[in-house]
Amino acid sequence: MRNETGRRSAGKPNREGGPSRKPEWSKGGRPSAQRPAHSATAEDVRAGDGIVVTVKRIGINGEGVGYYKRKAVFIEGALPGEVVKAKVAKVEPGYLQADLVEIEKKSPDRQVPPCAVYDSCGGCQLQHMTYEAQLRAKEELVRESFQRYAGIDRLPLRPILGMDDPWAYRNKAQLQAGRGESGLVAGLYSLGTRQLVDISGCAVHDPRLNEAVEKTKRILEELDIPVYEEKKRQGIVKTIAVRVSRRTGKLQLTLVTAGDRFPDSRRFVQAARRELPQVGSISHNIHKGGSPLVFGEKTIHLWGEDKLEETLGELRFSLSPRAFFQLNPQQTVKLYGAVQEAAALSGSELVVDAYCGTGTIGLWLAAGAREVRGIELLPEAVLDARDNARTSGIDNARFYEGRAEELLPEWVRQGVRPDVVVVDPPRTGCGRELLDAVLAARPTRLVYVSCNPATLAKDAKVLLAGGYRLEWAQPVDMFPQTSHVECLILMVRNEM
Ligand SMILES: C[S@@+](CC[C@H](N)C(=O)[O-])C[C@H]1O[C@@H](n2cnc3c(N)ncnc32)[C@H](O)[C@@H]1O
Repeated sequence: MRNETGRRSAGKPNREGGPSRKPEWSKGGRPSAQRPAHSATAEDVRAGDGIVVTVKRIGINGEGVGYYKRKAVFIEGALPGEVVKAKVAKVEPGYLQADLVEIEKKSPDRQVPPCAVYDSCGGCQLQHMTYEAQLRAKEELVRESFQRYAGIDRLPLRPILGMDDPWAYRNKAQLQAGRGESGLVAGLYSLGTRQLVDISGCAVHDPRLNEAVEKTKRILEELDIPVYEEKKRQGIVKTIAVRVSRRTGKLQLTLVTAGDRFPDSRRFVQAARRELPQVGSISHNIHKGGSPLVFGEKTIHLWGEDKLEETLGELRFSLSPRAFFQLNPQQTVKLYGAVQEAAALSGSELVVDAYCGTGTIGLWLAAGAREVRGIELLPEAVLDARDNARTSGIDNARFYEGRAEELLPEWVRQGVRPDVVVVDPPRTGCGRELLDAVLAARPTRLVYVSCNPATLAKDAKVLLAGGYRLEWAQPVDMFPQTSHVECLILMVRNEM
């Protein structure tokens, strides 16, 4: 979600005031006037130094990346092609982190960020860049990751699939609740701080979510239901989560609380039903402790349907509050279309869909396959996947609860030999055990869907060494305005 560099407003001096001493602006090839020329290496740079940097590319967190005396410099808010003055904020052995002070040469790709809280929110990282430039930068990110982590200089990269209208695409809002000066706040923490930024009217949310969050805030205020305050360890509501179905327009509202106690839940449900006519289900999830995950393990259904009905293409899906579902349905259809092309099914194949969530990819492929087997860790998502197969009338797909890195090796030991394996793991990538199991299973095709090009490239390197070749890579822009890139690759087993 947030990068760790701490974003500064594009082109503005940093908001924490100027450096304690006036910076000497030093270009990469020129030593600072304060130090003798012979010591002018990147190792001599100190926090507070002023440097002039030509920005080369966008980094994985959306920062501009340039070089100062051959050391990488990460400058939030700077764009490729720009020459900027920056103040060194952090000196690390392998890189520098600097705050943008002034743009000497501006990129034609720079635009005024449309969102009022872009500067402080941190949910988006690329609103200061035109959409065309964002797409180019994302392609470059994929190319660069494969170069760096897989040693591939000429990646067979297809043009990224972008959106015609790259706004209002998110079908889910997940906002932290807290107290601000003017009352209840629901938003994200400002970068590198515990300062909660209210993001009412978020430009990448479906507007129905913004309305639902505002009304939920009002209800909580009116009923005097306190937000949870971490420092004092008191209060109730931690997070407001709302998902909207594009098919039915219904809302799935979940309040995440810090403990089991939610004494006003009945009054909350009454008010939510009155204020939010589109609400179809209301749940209460309990998240104790400090895990960074949004949801805790226990969900109590308070009112309405226990699942949200959604459609992707011809398929129908039922989603439990905690279950993963792609955030951008319009782009998901393009992504799954590319998966289908990569799988190239003829009707006789056994397909394994590892990390299958609610079974979406497996079910998308089922009509073209002999059999589909999905593996998913989250129990509710497995139940959803089974329901989804039933409601879509699919009888050749089975879904199994477990860790992909344990279940697939077990199946392989039992002699199961999938023809096609699809993996869609979390950002951390596939575990080594899973990759080894794929290599042992020897599927003809491996389709790898990933939201992290770095782990994708690292895992691809293992598969390349194990007898697979990379046929093509297809990036899909699932998260416009952010630095996130979704990408799938097709790997085909070499004939032996
Ligand atoms: C990026 S989502 C992909 C879901 C699905 N393919 C889709 O397109 O909606 C990753 C899924 O992997 C599940 N997961 C995480 N770790 C896992 C593991 N070790 N084994 C199996 N599933 C896992 C998560 O619960 C989540 O549903």
